[in-house]
Amino acid sequence: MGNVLLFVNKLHAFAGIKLYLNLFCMIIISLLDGIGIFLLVPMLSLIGIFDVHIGNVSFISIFDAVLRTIPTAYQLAVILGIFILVISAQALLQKNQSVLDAKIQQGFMRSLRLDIYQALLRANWIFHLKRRKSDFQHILTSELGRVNHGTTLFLRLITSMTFMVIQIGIALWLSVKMTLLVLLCGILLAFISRKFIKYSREYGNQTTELAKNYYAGINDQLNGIKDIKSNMLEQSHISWFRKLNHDIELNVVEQIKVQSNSQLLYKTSSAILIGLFIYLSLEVFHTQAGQLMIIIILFSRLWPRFTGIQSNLEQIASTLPAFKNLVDIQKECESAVESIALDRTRSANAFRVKEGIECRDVYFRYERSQEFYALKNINLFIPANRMTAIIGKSGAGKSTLIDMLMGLLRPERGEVAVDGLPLTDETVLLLRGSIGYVPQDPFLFHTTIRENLLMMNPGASEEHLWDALKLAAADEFIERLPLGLDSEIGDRGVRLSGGERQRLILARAILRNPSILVLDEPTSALDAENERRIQVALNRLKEEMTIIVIAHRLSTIRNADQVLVLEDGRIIQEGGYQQLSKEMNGVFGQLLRYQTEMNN
Ligand SMILES: Nc1ncnc2c1ncn2[C@@H]1O[C@H](COP(=O)(O)OP(=O)(O)OP(=O)(O)O)[C@@H](O)[C@H]1O
Repeated sequence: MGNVLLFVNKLHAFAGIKLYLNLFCMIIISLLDGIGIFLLVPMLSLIGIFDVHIGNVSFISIFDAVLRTIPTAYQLAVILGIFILVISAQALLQKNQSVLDAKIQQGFMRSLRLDIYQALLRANWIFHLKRRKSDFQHILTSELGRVNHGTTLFLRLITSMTFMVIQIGIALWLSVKMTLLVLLCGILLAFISRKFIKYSREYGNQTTELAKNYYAGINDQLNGIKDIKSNMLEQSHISWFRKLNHDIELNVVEQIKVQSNSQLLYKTSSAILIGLFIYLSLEVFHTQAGQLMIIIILFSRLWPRFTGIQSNLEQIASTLPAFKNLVDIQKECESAVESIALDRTRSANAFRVKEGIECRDVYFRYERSQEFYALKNINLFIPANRMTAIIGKSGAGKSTLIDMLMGLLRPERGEVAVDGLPLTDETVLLLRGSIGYVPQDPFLFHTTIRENLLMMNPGASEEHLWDALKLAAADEFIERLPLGLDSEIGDRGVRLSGGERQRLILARAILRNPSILVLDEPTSALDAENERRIQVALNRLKEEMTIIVIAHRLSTIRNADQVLVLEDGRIIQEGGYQQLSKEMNGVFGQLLRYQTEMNN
């Protein structure tokens, strides 16, 4: 029930007055509908086409009096004219109401989609580390689709209910006893049908879980397709896929069974009820034939509304879990929101680091509930316009430290400062606006090389692009491509080699002219010749940028001004490259010896 109220509140907050306008249109449409159809019979009877006794139904008596002032020859034309007028007005209003309905619904979906997407982008890095990406894809596509369907059903439900209330009003006017009898039966049936709504909600929950697993599985498997093929894992993955699809099929069939069972109940009971109703009207209440005819027409239109409302409620119940999922993820994002003003542009925030970045007694844990610290007692200073290298064994904490220096992670204890300013919501923004980041697993968009570059700096000239490519040692391979900068690079840059992708990403970062250039393993996929070119490039860049680089290959950082050696989350050695290489017993010296032996 809480979720229904939340949904109604959100819809109301979005649509406001439009929702009432929509409701008002519906009331007028249903009144016109009632008048158009239900007056046809008594009107025709008035002019003697049907010999039905209307009795003392007051509004028809008034109509009768007005009609008698018109010459008999024109009565039929006037009656049919009014009928056509009423139905046309209703159709016109219906047309506008449908458009208004669509505007409310689509606008509501747009606002939900935007809210969730913004919340996702505003959530901090820790939140993203803990969640499956496929869950977000699932929510932004399939779950939003279900909520969209739920909104259509909800608006349809309001229409049906409005129609029903008005038609009940007209029916009460015609016969209180008969109407109350039918209403009582309707309420009884709705009470019996509660279990159908409960089952629908349960199957809706199952749909959410199944769809979540479907998205996660598909995502993982398509990302790992090379592993699957090279390790011949196709059969086990196909079995998983088959089983999940079987469950999805069962879930849908079960939902349809619930809905068709409830429809069966409603249809059979309506036949029984109408039979009983006619019998009671004629034999017990001795209702006049004219009134009985009006009531039969009225209820033949009213009863399907009951059935429709029941079916709507069941379908809404099955889509509610999707809405709950959406609300839950939004709440989670909001509780992990970064309070920095993301709506500001990067250029508005860019600044140049003058002195450097400092960490004072920094401690960090990914899970506060566990004792393990990924960073412990980190004290360091990264001087501006110098190259600082971070090295250490796998799992030593290098990436965590880089994320801390970029302001993506915040220390649990201690503090990070830029040019002496401790990182706050405002200074994090300054810091991020001045960073160019080259990740270990570079991401490129499925478009041309030129567009991939221009995404980072839309105003860059051709000369500017080639300068950046030369600096990153990416110019030669691009020159060799038949379409040069206009070559398409495929999904995530699949048409380029790992090394080519890495150099292109480096060029892209350089193109932004960042104050701080952060590189996570920039040469891991390069041969000796290209590694040397990157070394030269970094050497040149460090005069105007602060370079922070993680490298497993120590040859890459030969020109580093400062090397930080990490082990188990602590800095265990620091100093210049040459100085550390002379400390033969230190971890750096050992690593250096090991790598030199490997290369010989
Ligand atoms: N998202 C996470 N949640 C929990 N623990 C994590 C997470 N990311 C890293 N860790 C843990 O923190 C420690 C440091 O990891 P980190 O990725 O910083 O190491 P690294 O030196 O960069 O390793 P590599 O060279 O293999 O990339 C490791 O023990 C790792 O298991």
